[in-house]
Amino acid sequence: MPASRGTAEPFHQWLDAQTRTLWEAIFQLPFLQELAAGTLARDRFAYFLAQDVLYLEQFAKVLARGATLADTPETREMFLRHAANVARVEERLHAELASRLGLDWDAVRQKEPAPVTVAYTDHLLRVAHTGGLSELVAAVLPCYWVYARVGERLANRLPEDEIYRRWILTYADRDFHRSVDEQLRLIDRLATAAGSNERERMERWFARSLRYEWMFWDQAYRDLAWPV
Ligand SMILES: Cc1ncc(CO)c(N)n1
Repeated sequence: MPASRGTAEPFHQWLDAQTRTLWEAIFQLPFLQELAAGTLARDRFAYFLAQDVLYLEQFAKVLARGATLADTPETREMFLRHAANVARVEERLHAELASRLGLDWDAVRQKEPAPVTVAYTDHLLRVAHTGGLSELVAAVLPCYWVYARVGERLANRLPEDEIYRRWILTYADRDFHRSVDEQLRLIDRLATAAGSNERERMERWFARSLRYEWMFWDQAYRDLAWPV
């Protein structure tokens, strides 16, 4: 995939166009199809929820690193706010859903991270600690964008199931979508100033995170465990 693009097109639109097949694969995931229909087995959702708690701990640290690398006061404030929202919105959602599922919260938090959880969070942490701000933003963008698009789609026809409904509505929420728009504007601004090598790395980390988003739901659906 060449990292060239039309002059007028915002970078995020170009990224989107380069990764259509990955997006389509995500929307077709059995995990999401069954979640939307309300038929997803509880143990598959519980697996996802427990792994997502571990994921969010690392994700918040990556956003805090974004604040450290920020090039303007507005960008620093945005990352600090987003990192705080992970605790305020998502970790609270997970605690509530875990309790509704009858899961022991302390046991959930002490679970060992599964293979894809490790791979995905290690990827994010590596980019956050070896790359510049533009690379960090490219790596975290799928975390925002995938959940926003999934939330939007699934909110069109909500399942009866209260737990799945609550999860979907969190990601269909206006506040969450405003955060996504902030990241989209930021990546467009940073890409404008980036050279072609930097833009190539941005595209690579973006596509890699998208693949990991697919794999994260897939590992829950397949109940993936460490083989040895
Ligand atoms: C794996 C994953 N990606 C993105 C989000 C949204 O922040 C989430 N909760 N979990």
